[in-house]
Amino acid sequence: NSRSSPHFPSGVSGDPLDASNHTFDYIVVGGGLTGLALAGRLSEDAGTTVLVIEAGGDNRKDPRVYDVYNSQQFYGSDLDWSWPVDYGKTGNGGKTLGGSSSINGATWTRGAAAQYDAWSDLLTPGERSLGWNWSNLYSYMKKAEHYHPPSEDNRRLGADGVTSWHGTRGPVHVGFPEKMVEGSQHSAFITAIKNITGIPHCRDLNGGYPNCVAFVPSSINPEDNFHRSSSAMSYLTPVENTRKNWLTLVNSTVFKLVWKPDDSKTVIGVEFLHLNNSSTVYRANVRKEVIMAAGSINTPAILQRSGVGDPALLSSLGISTVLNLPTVGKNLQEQTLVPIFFNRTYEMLSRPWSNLLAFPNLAQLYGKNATAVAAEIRSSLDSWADSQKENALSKAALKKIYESQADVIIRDKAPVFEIIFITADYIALHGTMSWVLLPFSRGSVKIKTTDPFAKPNVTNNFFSVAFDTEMQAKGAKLLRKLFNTPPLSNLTSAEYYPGLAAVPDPVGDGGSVEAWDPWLKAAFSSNSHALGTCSMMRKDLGGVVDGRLRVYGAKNLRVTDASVMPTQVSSHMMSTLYGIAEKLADMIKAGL
Ligand SMILES: Cc1cc2nc3c(=O)[nH]c(=O)nc-3n(C[C@H](O)[C@H](O)[C@H](O)COP(=O)(O)OP(=O)(O)OC[C@H]3O[C@@H](n4cnc5c(N)ncnc54)[C@H](O)[C@@H]3O)c2cc1C
Repeated sequence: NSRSSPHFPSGVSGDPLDASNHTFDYIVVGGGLTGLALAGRLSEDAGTTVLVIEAGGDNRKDPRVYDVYNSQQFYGSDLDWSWPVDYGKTGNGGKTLGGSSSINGATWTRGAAAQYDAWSDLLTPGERSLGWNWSNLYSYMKKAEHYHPPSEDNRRLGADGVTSWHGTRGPVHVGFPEKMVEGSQHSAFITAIKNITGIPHCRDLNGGYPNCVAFVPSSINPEDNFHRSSSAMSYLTPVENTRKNWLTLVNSTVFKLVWKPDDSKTVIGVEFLHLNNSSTVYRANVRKEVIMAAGSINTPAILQRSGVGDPALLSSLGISTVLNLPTVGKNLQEQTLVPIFFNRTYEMLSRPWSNLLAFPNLAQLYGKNATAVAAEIRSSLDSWADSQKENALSKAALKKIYESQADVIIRDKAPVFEIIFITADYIALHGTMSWVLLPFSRGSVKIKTTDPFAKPNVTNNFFSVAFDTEMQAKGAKLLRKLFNTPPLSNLTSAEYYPGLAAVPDPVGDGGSVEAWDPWLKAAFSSNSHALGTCSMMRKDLGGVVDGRLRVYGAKNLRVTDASVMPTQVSSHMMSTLYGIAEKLADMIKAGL
């Protein structure tokens, strides 16, 4: 019994023997955003032993990790999972302690209240009291958060915030950069977008109503040189030397779960390998539960290797089915990130950084055509569900999910498009990164072999519902208009990317959807917001986990990472995911 051992290993270790053949109360698979948040909370009880197994290394002292401004260096590096995906693109994810929270863009936002409430509608009536709604999840998002209001200088340069909309005593530091951008371009962006869409400028969009244009904070720590506040720095670093019941094993790839050799569907351990190439298989044993936190791409892959998934896929690879759950890896939802840039007419200081975002809803994006577009959405759900059913449980199940998504868009007026204003100091451009927030296209993750180091097939089916392409083109047209509208136009010269040669605009309406289509499909990147591959939904809708995040049919197996989110919310992911991990920790502690 590891608890009675005076030499129970704790802290961060790279030695597989520290976990091999030991028994832990909980094993968390993946030491990323949700994995470390969950383990941090579970290990608060000194009588509970927790093992986290992380494939990547401990890179907390690497400037590519702690300096958010340098996070671009992560792409394609040893810290990046770099999954090949459809359209010849790459899916990115952090392969390091803290997972993607250690390498991401650090933008801190939350979705619209109605979107979280809609998750409850996808559960059984009996599970609706579990609190998968805005008010309950918001309390957990706040529990994770240590907000630092903007400084005087931040305020001078446009930042604002409503402190009561944030948590102030949690582990994840959230604040504004030390130096923000000087000049009038940000206020020009706000004025121009307000004038052409009617979107309001709000003080803070983290209170459940993100349908506005606002400066947003980042997961950085003003008390630590404005360095990144990842899940590793926030949940692990402060306690790693004192919490003797928590071991985090790095450089160790989980291969598969070990099932009890009876029919009880009980997980008794986890098999893992050291580094990226070894063939020695180690095993750690679990007393209570295993919680999957390997992210939206690798969690379904590990489950499939463990016999949890679609029997047709599993048997084709010689894997016996332990749990027949055909939607493991399905319902994958990912967004399409599109850069549009213009030459700018002003100078910029080096290294300032401001995060100014706009989240228009359908009416603000489409203007007078919005009513017709809403009707088009409603009347198309049946055919879209038919076209995407291979990546869901069935057409009927997907149609129900789409109806909920359409309600959120049309009835609740949730933002449908995100625009980030970018001014770069290294090149004389300004412009935007933008994406469709709530795509209808659905994809899948499927293992190709039983090799633990082989990357799965990730097919997002980007743009496979033509409406997703149309909306991305509509957004691009709006951006052309925006940069040609005063006062932003006074700071802008010619369009740089794509440019009128690549996407012509003969009648001055921003260009046709047909003209944008091929360029968008060549220029976009995968937006690193993948989710849904082990969705928390009723089984008849294609859910993989229930409202307690338990894998259907398994005795002691849960999932806490982004794969449980059944639909996108109009936001970046982090705050929501910390909330999910915090909530699950409380459920487990309460014996739920
Ligand atoms: C480039 C990029 C930019 C982003 N920008 C933002 C942003 O600005 N704001 C925002 O809110 N969100 C952003 N996100 C999204 C956000 O970071 C992720 O959604 C979030 O981190 C997902 O949390 P997770 O726990 O599901 O997975 P992760 O945080 O990715 O953690 C999964 C962990 O599991 C490990 N793992 C995987 N397979 C195995 C295995 N077989 N064995 C052991 N360990 C394994 C991984 O190495 C990783 O550490 C970004 C993501 C990326 C990739």
